[in-house]
Formats: sequence, structure tokens, C-alpha cells
Amino acid sequence: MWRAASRLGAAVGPGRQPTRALAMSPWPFSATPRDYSVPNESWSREMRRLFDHYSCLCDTEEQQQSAGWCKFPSYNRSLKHAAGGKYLSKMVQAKARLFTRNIEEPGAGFEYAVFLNKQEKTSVTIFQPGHLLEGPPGHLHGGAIATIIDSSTGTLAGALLGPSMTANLNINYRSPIPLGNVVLIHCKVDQTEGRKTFMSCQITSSDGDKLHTEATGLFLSINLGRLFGA
Ligand SMILES: CCCCCCCC(=O)SCCNC(=O)CCNC(=O)[C@H](O)C(C)(C)COP(=O)(O)OP(=O)(O)OC[C@H]1O[C@@H](n2cnc3c(N)ncnc32)[C@H](O)[C@@H]1OP(=O)(O)O
Repeated sequence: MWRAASRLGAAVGPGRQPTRALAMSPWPFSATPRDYSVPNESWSREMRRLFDHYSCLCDTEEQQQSAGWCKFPSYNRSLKHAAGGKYLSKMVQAKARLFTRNIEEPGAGFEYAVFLNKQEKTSVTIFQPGHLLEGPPGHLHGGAIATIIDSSTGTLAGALLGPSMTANLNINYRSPIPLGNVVLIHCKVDQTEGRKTFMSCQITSSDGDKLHTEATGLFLSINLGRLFGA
């Protein structure tokens, strides 16, 4: 299934923006800030091709109905953009930023965009790892791989469940990921039991031919107030 999804369709032009980005955030904050998951000058041709491909699947209402894809926006901090509400007064650490969006230089860190298919309970992240994420020479750090897996599965969990946290993550590193190489992170929900959602995930090369990483994760839906000591 992963492979088929990555090979669908054709590119339609550089930097195409999906017209049907997900409108509703699972978090109780208004969000009109900069969306980091759009093409910038650091994106390779392959990254743009994949972005265009998945954006096309999000394009129209009809396609949404039949295919169910939408792009999930990505900000550098959810709380920063809170419009109000009971948690606003508890905002602390104003300088805090989302781990994956805190490197200013385009292309140096995590360049990625998450596309969700709510009907199928799946997601695909297109990911171009930058030079500041090095582990083994020329290759992606295992912790950075865990981070993008956690972010991808966490985004899918959040979109489906609302506020939730990673309780468990198991990762098998199968083959190293060269820095700069675009990879696909395919996530799916395997099972839901009450507050628990079990996910699995694979990282493959952009053509789907090479398996880099496999992971499973458990997410628990939470009462957001608990994070703030409520
Ligand atoms: C937009 C960007 C998206 C980024 C997403 C990133 C997501 C993250 O990284 S979150 C940060 C990392 N995660 C954390 O820090 C979580 C720390 N842990 C916790 O806060 C808590 O342990 C938490 C919330 C996971 C669970 O606590 P709590 O809600 O009290 O649940 P608890 O009552 O202990 O357990 C509920 C059920 O889950 C099971 N469970 C809990 N933890 C685990 C675990 N690690 N493994 C297996 N089962 C577990 C329990 O056994 C229990 O099962 P059952 O109901 O069958 O008896």
C-alpha cells in the first residue's frame, strides 16, 4: 500500500499550493500564522514533485470526497497563536518553539509536509532532511528519524483523536537515510481501543523501493488541561 501511494499521479508544476488544506485544527487555538510546510528555495525537485502530487489529491471538493486527502499545516508553535481561552493565561516560556521548526535556515533542518487521509486513517509525510541533522557521516541521525516519526504519527493521531500524546514508540532502523534525500513517511492507524490508538509507520525512499525504517507507536488521547496542571 505504501508503494502504490508514492507512485500515484504526476507532477503539475513547481510549488503548487493545495487548495484544500485542513481547515480545522485539533487543538483549541486559532491558527493563522505562517505555515512552514510549503515549498521554499531549499526544496529539491523531488520534494516539490511529491508536494505537487499530494497537493493535487487535495485539490477539489470532489477529490476530497473520493480520495479524502488534505494537507496539514505546520506552525512553529501552537500556543504562540492562541487567540484566547482558559489556557492562555498559563502560557509560559514564550521563546519555546516546536522542535522540528526551530531551525531558521531553509533546508538545514526538518523540511517536511504532512498529508492526511482521514477516511483511510493514514498519512504521508514528505521529508527532506538537512545538513544539521547529521548522525553517521552524511546520513540522518537516529534521533532525528525518531523525531520525524513521532511528529508524523503524532500529527495523524492529533487529527483523528484531538489532543493526544505519544506513550510508546518502537523503531527498527533498516537502512541509513542520506542527508538531502527525500523520503516518504507512511503512517496508519492499526487499532483504536478507548483512549489508545496503535499506529504503524514506514519510511521509504521516495520511489517506495527502499525501506529505511519501520516503527510502531501508541498514542493516548488526553485532557489538554492536564498539561497545564489543571
Ligand atoms: C504538531 C506536532 C505533533 C507532534 C506530536 C509529538 C507527540 C509527542 O512527542 S508527545 C511527547 C512525548 N510523550 C510524553 O511525554 C508522554 C508522557 N507520558 C504521559 O504523559 C502519560 O504516561 C500518558 C498521557 C501517555 C498516559 O497517562 P494516562 O493518561 O494517565 O494513562 P494511564 O492511565 O497511565 O494509561 C491508560 C492506558 O494506557 C496504557 N499505557 C499507558 N502508557 C503506556 C505505554 N507506554 N505502553 C503501553 N501501554 C501504555 C495503560 O496500561 C492503560 O491501559 P488500560 O486502560 O488497558 O489499563
